[in-house]
Amino acid sequence: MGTETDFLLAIEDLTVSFDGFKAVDSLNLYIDKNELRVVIGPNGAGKTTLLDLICGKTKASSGSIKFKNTELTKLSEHAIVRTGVGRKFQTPSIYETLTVYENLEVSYPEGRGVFGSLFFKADEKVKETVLRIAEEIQLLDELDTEAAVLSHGQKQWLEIGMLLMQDPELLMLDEPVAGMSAKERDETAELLNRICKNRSVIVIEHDMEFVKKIAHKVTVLHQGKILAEGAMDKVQSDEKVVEVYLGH
Ligand SMILES: Nc1ncnc2c1ncn2[C@@H]1O[C@H](COP(=O)(O)OP(=O)(O)OP(=O)(O)O)[C@@H](O)[C@H]1O
Repeated sequence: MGTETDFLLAIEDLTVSFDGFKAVDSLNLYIDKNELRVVIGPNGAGKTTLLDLICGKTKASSGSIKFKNTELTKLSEHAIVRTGVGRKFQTPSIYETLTVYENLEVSYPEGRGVFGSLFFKADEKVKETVLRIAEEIQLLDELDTEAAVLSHGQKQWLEIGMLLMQDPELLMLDEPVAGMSAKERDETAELLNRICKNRSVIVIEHDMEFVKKIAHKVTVLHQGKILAEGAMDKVQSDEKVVEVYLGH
């Protein structure tokens, strides 16, 4: 039994040990609805492990992760996806030989059966969704393009689009602008600012110029614990943060 929370995501006392080493250590983290949170911190701080814990890829040693008041630590990865959590990994997992349209289409969640015999309606709904998402990720002009020939940035956007097809209420992105050009970074910032209008987003990122453009709040992790948290300018001028991370 726990108390009900208004936070979309409420993480309390979360710990994971690998052979006695605590990669995440008694962590408390609260994410609002429609919040875009950026998690920063030095290498090995536990950032990726935190996302692994939320999406169920890694099991917690102790503590609680409540998403819409549902306890996630007891659920399988698939069950967690079905509650509305989407995760993008650093390496894209798009289908290179399929077109942009097809990549989005195959990402439409299962359960088209709910339309019963109205297959035509179901197909229309899928098409409508594909077009809406393609526009959001700025690939409307590339619908028939084979994914293999897209630019690096476009591939990353396509993968974000594939996640958006499932309409997750929480989207988690691990270093989304790594390897992108300056222009692609700007466009990705705009994309994320649009996306978080109707969902929450957690981004792990090292590029501080990019972080400034997107973060509502920043959480600084260090040795599995929160070193600082708050608005970007406050965190940036925090002496502890400068010492362990930004000063390097
Ligand atoms: N499955 C695992 N088994 C053992 N140790 C692990 C495992 N996963 C992560 N770790 C360790 O936990 C620590 C935190 O790793 P994590 O990848 O979460 O850091 P990070 O903040 O994402 O770093 P980076 O910025 O380099 O990606 C590291 O010391 C790592 O070696």
